[in-house]
Amino acid sequence: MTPTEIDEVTLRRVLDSRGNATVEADVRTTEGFGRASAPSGASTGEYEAVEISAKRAVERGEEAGEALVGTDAANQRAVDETLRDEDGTDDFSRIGANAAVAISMATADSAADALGVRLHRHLGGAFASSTPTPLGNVVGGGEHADDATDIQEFLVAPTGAETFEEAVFTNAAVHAGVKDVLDDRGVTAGKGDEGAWAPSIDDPEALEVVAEAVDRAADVETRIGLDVAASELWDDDAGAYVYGDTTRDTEEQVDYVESLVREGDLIYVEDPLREDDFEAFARLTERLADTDTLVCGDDLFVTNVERIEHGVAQGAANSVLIKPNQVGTVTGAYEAVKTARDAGYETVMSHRSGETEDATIASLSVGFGTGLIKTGTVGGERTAKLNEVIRIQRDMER
Ligand SMILES: O=C(O)[C@@H](CO)OP(=O)(O)O
Ligand SMILES: [Mg+2]
Repeated sequence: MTPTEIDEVTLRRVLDSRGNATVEADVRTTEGFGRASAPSGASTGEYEAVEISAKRAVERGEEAGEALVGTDAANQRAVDETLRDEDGTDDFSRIGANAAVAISMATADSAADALGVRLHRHLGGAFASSTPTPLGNVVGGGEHADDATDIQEFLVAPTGAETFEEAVFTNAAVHAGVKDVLDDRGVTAGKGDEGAWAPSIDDPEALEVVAEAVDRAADVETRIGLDVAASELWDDDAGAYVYGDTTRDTEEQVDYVESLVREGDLIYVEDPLREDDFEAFARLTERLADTDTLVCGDDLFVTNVERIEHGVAQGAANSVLIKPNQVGTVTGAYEAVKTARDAGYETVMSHRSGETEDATIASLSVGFGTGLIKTGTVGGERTAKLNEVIRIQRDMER
């Protein structure tokens, strides 16, 4: 009997940050215990693994969990293969990507516990030694808030910060700074799903506000990024991206994003084009080749090795967003990171707009060595991840 042999897998419904039901999994091994829960997207990519109702995911996930009893939780690849076999589809639509990712992450957690090592160390080994740069969402709209910006996320990245801790406090200061700038302009704002301010202003003004907040509140060099979430703006009938009264065809969209990047000296632009347009992604990436801007694919790649390989072959984007629940397993997320990295693409570990207090992505980010982590700025379900990376960083310094 090994300390990491799985005894029991239990699932339950718990609340997520939007008040929706999501799935939490507990995995008990001979000498360990692990727990994880599934996040949930609002602007989901068409090619993501499929989330099913939490109730059904609990039932079917528990059945699938029975097949894991007696197997070794430390053998993540074998565990995730068993989950795939039990599911029997290629998109987890039977047991649910939500059940799969919760079980997969809880298994890793239980193995680390049984082995007496931290999760990032269990996953990344002796070379898991760097912390990511946090991308903090400070203004947002799109699918994450009504009557706010068309672009989904206005992000900040403290590229001049020396430590992760300094970086997250910088992001928090900019988030507070945005509120001050909005107050000065007489603009009221609630918060969107990810804790970013959701004012009813247009995208150019939002960029101005964030730039001003950075000037006022950041003590270290801090650059701005965007998640355009362009698939949500695309209108098939119009054959164009629709921003309020303005429409842009694909060529105009490429020009527009290029101008935003150059004028704002942006460090990051995610999903600037719709999820099927690898070709336009490649054109924009080429146009920005003289900059240090990360052109990132989220809905484009959906953490899927085949789609990443397809993009690499065409030169589409130069970085990949990694969302474990888009692929359904820890192994799948690892393979996506590896495929991206082998091609020279940067990687960004990411939360979803619907989250729980689960902090697993913090350990996945450090364990897999992603260059960045996108996980919000404020709010308990966001700070859970940020604070966990701070703890890991402090542990590494000891
Ligand atoms: O588009 C995104 O990158 C995510 C997270 O910010 O949003 P959602 O989880 O709604 O897909
Ligand atoms: Mg996105």
